[in-house]
Amino acid sequence: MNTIAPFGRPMYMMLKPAGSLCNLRCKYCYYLEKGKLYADRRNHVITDELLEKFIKEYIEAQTTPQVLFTWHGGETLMRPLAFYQRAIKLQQAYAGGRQIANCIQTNATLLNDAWCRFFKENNFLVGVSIDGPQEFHDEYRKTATGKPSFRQVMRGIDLLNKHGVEWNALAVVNDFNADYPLDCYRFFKEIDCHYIQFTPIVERIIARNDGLKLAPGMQEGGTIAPFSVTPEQWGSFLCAVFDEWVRHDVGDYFVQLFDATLANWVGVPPGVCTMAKECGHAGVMEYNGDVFSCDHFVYPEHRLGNLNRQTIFEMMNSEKQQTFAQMKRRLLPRQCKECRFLFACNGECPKNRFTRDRFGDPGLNYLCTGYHRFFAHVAPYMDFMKNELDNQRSPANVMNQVFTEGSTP
Ligand SMILES: C[S@@+](CC[C@H](N)C(=O)[O-])C[C@H]1O[C@@H](n2cnc3c(N)ncnc32)[C@H](O)[C@@H]1O
Ligand code: SF4
Ligand code: SF4
Ligand code: SF4
Repeated sequence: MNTIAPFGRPMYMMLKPAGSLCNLRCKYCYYLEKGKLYADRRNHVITDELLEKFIKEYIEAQTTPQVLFTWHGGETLMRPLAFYQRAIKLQQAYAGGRQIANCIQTNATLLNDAWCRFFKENNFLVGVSIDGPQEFHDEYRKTATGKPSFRQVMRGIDLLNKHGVEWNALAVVNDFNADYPLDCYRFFKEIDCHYIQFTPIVERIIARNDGLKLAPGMQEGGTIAPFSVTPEQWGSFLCAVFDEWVRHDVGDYFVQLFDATLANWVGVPPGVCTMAKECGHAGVMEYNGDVFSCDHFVYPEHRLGNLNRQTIFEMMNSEKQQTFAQMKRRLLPRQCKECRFLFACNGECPKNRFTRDRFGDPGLNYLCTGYHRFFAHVAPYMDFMKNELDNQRSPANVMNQVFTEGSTP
């Protein structure tokens, strides 16, 4: 099964068909403020002409028979169903024998029967943002008028289930829910969600002259935003969820970071950019054709060009994008280079790398101590699962084992 943000090679381009427009105002959202980049324009939605150009070129730019479209936002359902129906027709018209797949990320509050029917008929994978049980979700995921959104999200999930639409959950881990790892994880099991992606919230407030308030990664400075998870919280959260998962849920529930960690342990691509050695093969296109290096680097200084003037191939293979892609590995600080878990962590996402390491080198991940604790904690289990896989046995056998930290099976 795909996840919403696999971004293993080859080349991907997320599309923002309604820019940063959204019916919610989640307090921690990194994307809402991107509308300020286009403050002088009125309509922040992609035109029919540009959509057609994108679909045609995106398909042609692929080097594999499969083509994955990722619809993202802002809120993707701020565009009408007719927009996506047209997109499907265009995909079919330009497919040229390739297999087309679609995934869409949504806050799920605007779902109805018609949307779900459409997703089912066209085989969409739907990523639903939900931050755990009601009290955690509603802490930050509110409407423009400050109303909670949990009930609407659950209504949306019920509709997806009713129509048999494939969906998975994206949950951010912030300063609040981070202290309740088991409540969060068990909630997803209770609602029968078998694919879960936990993403840490790490944002900094900084002064910029383009209207944006959140700082880009790899650049020092700014103040940690209060909704961010601390490195200690992140480490504890991951260890607690892992302990439950490794005893009861291996092979049944899939937590993206655990799968990626095992992949790196075994030596196969982790399937998620944050844990890969290099990244930069997943760009993002804004509603007006502007293309950026990554969804978390939508800043003027990381703009690669515009689809009206350059091709997708040119932008994604440009020197600027190659430099971005290599940055993750090239700018690793000494502490990472000497770390025994470098093979598993790879410094994680450059977005979160803005602190100094113990040698004074820049580019250390803010969450380093949390990740280090997590990798040390899971190492014996990962060793065991690797051994099972090496011997053509199921890694799920790990559920019968008991290890203490640092022990080797
Ligand atoms: C920006 S939203 C866009 C799609 C849609 N509106 C939604 O909420 O699913 C994509 C994902 O990013 C997550 N997200 C928002 N702000 C974040 C941040 N500061 N750091 C990490 N993830 C964040 C959201 O919770 C959501 O799962
Ligand atoms: S629903 Fe998505 S785009 Fe909208 S504010 Fe929340 S995280 Fe941001
Ligand atoms: S910067 Fe982070 S999110 Fe963007 S592609 Fe690289 S690892 Fe992935
Ligand atoms: S755990 Fe810390 S030191 Fe080790 S690779 Fe990750 S960020 Fe670098």
